[in-house]
Amino acid sequence: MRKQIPVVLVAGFLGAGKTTLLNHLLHNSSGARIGVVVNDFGSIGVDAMAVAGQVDSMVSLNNGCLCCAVDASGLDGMLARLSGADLDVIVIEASGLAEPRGLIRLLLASEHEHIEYGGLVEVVDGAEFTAVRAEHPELADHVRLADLVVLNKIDRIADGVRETVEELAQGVPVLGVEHGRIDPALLFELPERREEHARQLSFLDLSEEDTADEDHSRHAHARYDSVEFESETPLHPRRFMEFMENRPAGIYRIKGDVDLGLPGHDKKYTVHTVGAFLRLRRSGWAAGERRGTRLVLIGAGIDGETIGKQLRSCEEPDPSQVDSQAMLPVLRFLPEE
Ligand SMILES: Nc1nc2c(ncn2[C@@H]2O[C@H](COP(=O)(O)OP(=O)(O)OP(=O)(O)O)[C@@H](O)[C@H]2O)c(=O)[nH]1
Repeated sequence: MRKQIPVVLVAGFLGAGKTTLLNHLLHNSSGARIGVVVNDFGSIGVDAMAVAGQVDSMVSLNNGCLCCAVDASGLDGMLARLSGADLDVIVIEASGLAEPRGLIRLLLASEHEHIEYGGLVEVVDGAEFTAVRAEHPELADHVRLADLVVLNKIDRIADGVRETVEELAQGVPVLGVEHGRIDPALLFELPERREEHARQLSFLDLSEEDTADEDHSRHAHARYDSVEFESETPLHPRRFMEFMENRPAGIYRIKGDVDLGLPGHDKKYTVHTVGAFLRLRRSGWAAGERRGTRLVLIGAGIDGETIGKQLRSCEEPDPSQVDSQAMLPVLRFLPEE
């Protein structure tokens, strides 16, 4: 089965740093192929993309505003073009005033079988926050709607802004960064190997600035911690979903496979979260694949011991005793099959 390509929305008001963030993703993609939908090619260096052989994976908008440029079928057309390429992710940069709610609705309504909604990243201008909020009170709604808030320009952030944004975010993770430097792995799966494309010039190859500093990619990202959890004991579906729906603060991303072990539901459940966004997929265990749960949780200031204990308490050694009703919270997050 062909994989589905996650579509990540990057929204934010004028000048917040969306293009800067997108550029950072493109320069630090570790071989991931990123399709982009942008309003203005100029700012991300389309010439470099053409040289890198990625220009086929780009779609421009003629009237410059994503919110009014597309209805569901228009968006599908764009995504259809992009999904024809072998991409790991599609990033849509929503223009300054685009209403993210409408875009999310469009994406969720999209009937394109090869794409799936991958979450909303709201870029907030830490330097101009107070002025932007005064002019656009809807900023608060956008922050709440986001799956991950990137609080950009922390080099110029004013006192109290971080606290205010965290308060507005109401539990949505807020990641403070400079120049949009977030780790791409927070937003999408990085390919483990990509031999056939490895020799194609990447953005990194094309950028003298980056290649001049070999440590660049290691230092480029905001700091984060990663916690791994493994268990051979199945997890109780309801307890596990309670954990997932009340994830400890600071976790930006969870990925991995879960074994629930219930009779009739003994498939592999693949989990993917970006901030508050949660997606589950169900597939069969491959022949010879070791059953069990393997999760990686990524975040800032997270407490591995507590997370480990919380997940451990989801273990259920005798899943045959679990009422099948306990699967309901899981089924809610599965796509129709
Ligand atoms: N000091 C500082 N400046 C930044 C940072 N991130 C971006 N900028 C600058 O802020 C300006 C706006 O950044 P863009 O990435 O173009 O912002 P945008 O959200 O794409 O802007 P629009 O497309 O106009 O909505 C540029 O001049 C960036 O160089 C940062 O972390 N710190």
